[in-house]
Order: sequence, then C-alpha cells, then structure tokens
Amino acid sequence: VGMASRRLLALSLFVLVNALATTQLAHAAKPHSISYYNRTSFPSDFLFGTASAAYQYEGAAFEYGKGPSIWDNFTHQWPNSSSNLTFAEKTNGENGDVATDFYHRYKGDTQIMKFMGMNAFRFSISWSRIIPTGKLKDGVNPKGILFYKSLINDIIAKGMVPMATLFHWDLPQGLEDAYGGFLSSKVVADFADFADLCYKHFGDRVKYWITLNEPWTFCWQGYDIGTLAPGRCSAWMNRNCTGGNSGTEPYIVGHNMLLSHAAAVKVYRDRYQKYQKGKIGITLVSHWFIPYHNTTADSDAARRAIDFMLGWFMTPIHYGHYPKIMQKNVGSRLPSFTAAETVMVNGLNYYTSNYAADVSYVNPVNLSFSTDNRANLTTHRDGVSIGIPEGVNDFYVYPQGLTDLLLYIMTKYQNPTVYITENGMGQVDIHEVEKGVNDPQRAVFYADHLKAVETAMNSLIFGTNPASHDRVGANVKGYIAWSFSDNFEWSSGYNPRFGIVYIDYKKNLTRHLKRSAYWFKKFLLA
Ligand SMILES: N=C(Cc1ccccc1)N[C@@H]1O[C@H](CO[C@@H]2OC[C@@H](O)[C@H](O)[C@H]2O)[C@@H](O)[C@H](O)[C@H]1O
Repeated sequence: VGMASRRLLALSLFVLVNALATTQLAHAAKPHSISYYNRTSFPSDFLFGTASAAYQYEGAAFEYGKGPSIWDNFTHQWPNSSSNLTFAEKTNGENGDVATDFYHRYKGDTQIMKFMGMNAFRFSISWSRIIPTGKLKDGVNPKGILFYKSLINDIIAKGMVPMATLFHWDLPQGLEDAYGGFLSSKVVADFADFADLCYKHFGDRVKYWITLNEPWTFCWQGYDIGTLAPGRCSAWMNRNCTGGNSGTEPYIVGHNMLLSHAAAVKVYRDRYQKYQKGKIGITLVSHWFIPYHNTTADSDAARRAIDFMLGWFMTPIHYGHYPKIMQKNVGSRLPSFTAAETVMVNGLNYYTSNYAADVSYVNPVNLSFSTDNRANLTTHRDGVSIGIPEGVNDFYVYPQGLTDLLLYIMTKYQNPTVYITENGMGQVDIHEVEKGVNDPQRAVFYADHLKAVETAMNSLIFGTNPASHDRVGANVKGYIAWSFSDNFEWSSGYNPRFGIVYIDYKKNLTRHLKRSAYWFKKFLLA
C-alpha cells in the first residue's frame, strides 16, 4: 500500500474513529500495511524502545532524600488551575508529585516493555534526586544512587539496554537559587560533576548516554515564552513571568547548555569511554519545514526556521560555530562560540512539521527568539492542515517530515549516527479506560513513522567520496517511541496522553495496554 494511499487510509480510519462510537471501531479492519509490517525490515542490532523522563514519571518528588527541582517549584507556584491564569502559569494546576509512581512501579512497567519485545528503554536521571542541592560538594543522596542502580539492573534483567538522559529539564532548584541555573556559566562545572558521578556509578551498565534533552525547548519555552520552568520571559509578553528577557536569555541559556554538553562529553571521553566503551550524544528536537509558497522568500524562511530550531545546537556541535543566519539576525545578542566537542551520536526527537513563510518586518523593540528567525510558522496552508490533527496543541501527523529531516541531517551534517529518541502522538480529553486503550490511529502513526525512518535509511544518496559511487542511507541505529505510558505532559498537565500504555489516574494509576502496545508486540515479533 503506497504512502499516499496509506495516508488516505489513515485519514479515513481517523475519521472513522471520530464518527463511530469507539467500541465499534475495535472491529474495523486495520490498514493492511501495518499488520504485516515488522522489525525484520530493520538491521538485527537496531534498538527499539520507549522513552520516559524523571519528572514526568517518577513521582516521589519530595521523598527518599530527593532535593527540589525547578519543576517542583514551578508547578507548586501555580497550585490551582483557574481560567484567569495566563498560559505561562498553567500546568493545569497539576504537578509531578506522584506522576505515574514509576519510582515504586518500574518493575511492572519494564515487564510490560519485555512483553512487547522492546530491547531498549530511555529514562532520565533526576539531578536533584542524586545531588539534592545540585552541587556535588554539598553531598550525594545514596538512596538516589540506589534507585537508579536498581532501575538499570531491572532494565538489563528484562533484556533491554538502558539509555540514560542526564538532563530532561528538571534542574535542581538549589542551582536556580544560587546563580540562576543555566543563565550562569557556573552551571557548566556543576553539570560536569553530575555527569561524572553518573558515569562513575552507572557507566559499567549504561552504554548509551544523552547529555541534554531538547535544549531548544528548554530555552524557547523556559526563557522566551515562559511556558516551561523556570517560566521566564519579557514583561511585554504579559505572561506573568517572574522576570526575564525573551530577546537575550534564550541565547545565554542555549550557550551555557552547549558548554555544559561539551564539558560532560569531555569528562566521558577523558575518564570513562576508553574502558566503559559507551556512546554519548545530545538529543535535539526539530520539525521539518515546508515553504508556504514555492518562492525563494519562503524557501529561505524554511531554511532559517530549521537553523533556528535544529541548527542552533547541531551546527555548533558539528562545526564549532552558530549558524550564519543566527549570527546575522541575532547579532550581539548571540554569545560568541569556540569549538565544542563533536559528538559520537545524536538523538533526534520528531513530532510534526510546519509551513514556513517569509516575515519581512518584526517589532524592533520587543525582541524575542521566536521572531528572530523572521519566519511565520503555521500548521495549515490555504486552510488545509499539514496532516491529521492529533488534538494536542499544534501537532499534526506528517511522517514524510521525518524522512525529509533525516535526509537533511545526513547531507548537512555528514551523516552522523542518529537514534530517534522520541516520536509519538498525543490525544486529549480521554478519561475512560475503554476509550483510552482503543488507539488504532497510534498504531498507524508508529507504522508510518517507522516506514519513514526505513525510507531514509534506504535512500542511498550520501557519498563520502564524490569520485566513487559508494552511496549510503541515513545512519539511524534506533527508534525510541514517546512514550511508554501516559504521563505528566509539562505545561499541559495529565490531559495529553502520549502513552502506548494507558494510565488510569482515577483508579490507582493502573496500567492498561493500548491497542498500539499489541501492535508493537506483533511488529517486534515478540
Ligand atoms: N514537547 C516537546 C517540545 C516541543 C514543544 C513544541 C513543539 C515541538 C516539541 N518535546 C518532547 O515532547 C513530549 C511531548 O510533549 C508534549 O507535547 C504536547 C504538549 O501539549 C505537551 O505540553 C508536551 O508535554 C514531552 O513529553 C517530552 O518530555 C519532550 O521531550
């Protein structure tokens, strides 16, 4: 079944979902292509797994010696969700105090992963759970070290490889209080100490390290529009931020994140990699961008958009300087950069794609990261959406964008090793198990996006030597789905559900496998 007709099929299936009572759907014929599609289309050593993150899953936020993170602080700053809260204040009045209670239930969760046939699991390490103030000299929490050792042992015991993210946005509140967290270059030494401690305690069994998750999101949402902790933005944004400057702080934070990433890579390379023999990299998120009109102006806008989202971090890491267009548009607001450590691997998170149109005028006084790219990003063109709407804000299903993004990375960045470290779809306003587990559209989503990865891997266009005719495809080594289970989705709280496993928040956080979990089991031939 060709991609176009499959999309039509997916669209009709999706319409069906909306039209029929979902129970009827359970018996609808699944699209042919997804039922026979399986892992043999991929190399035998390809990693297949699911992803999670400490603050979104663990709970036990104030227990067992854990120190507070900026997310504990941020969610408790706005305890009650009310209509007069601005966007920045809303986490739906919800928090990660308990989350999915992964801290106590991880053995049951890894059992489900094993049942599905997964061979990898991505999790993040809560910095303040193992170093409560964030500063190593203030002491280590032994219960925190023990928790992650037990988790790692359990992942391995279930036949999976652990993939550990050092920083998934939950900075220790102690460092935010001491020097403004990532706004200060002091964070670099503290992050390197935290990384060193993790390599020392867990590096004998963890062979896949990710330094940072999505610095773009942390900088844009945390310091430009203020929707994520620490919730900073310019006063003129009127988002009730605690302070900030949307035109300068995102770049200061991004720079300190790159320096922190480089420091953590250097520690690993100098002191551990020789005998632990693991891989280390960074996880970057990017949309794919399509010119709104087929004009030079809009094509240039699409290139600016990807340089401001992916290139902001990918270009310094691979070429030691910021993208030229960022230097041009941001000028003196962009810190200067010396060569960073190049990485062995990259994690890539892909969710959706946008149209990009040229913007000729931006307000010269109210500067912000969002407008520096001078590109108007939309999800619709002439009233038609770029793909099937998922329900969560601005996410539309567009698998072709993942193929195009992987081929772009291959040609622009010399075909680096890439692991897809997040890809998935969200659904909103689902509060009954019966409805929540019936997610055929998620199975179609995963089949289509795995096909998109496979297409990029089989596109033999990258040649290392122009003279010879050797051509290789995108160097993708793994696919990690977001997310194992429904979880705390940051500023949206628990409403958006991205899980392959349903969490019944009304009934003791009981886990229920969704139809997509059974599809994965079949795909993985488990
Ligand atoms: N959500 C992001 C960041 C992002 C934001 C806007 C556009 C593109 C990407 N990245 C990943 O998406 C996952 C899904 O993110 C949700 O997307 C829909 C939003 O409504 C919701 O607030 C957000 O958590 C997060 O749970 C992961 O922790 C994070 O690594």
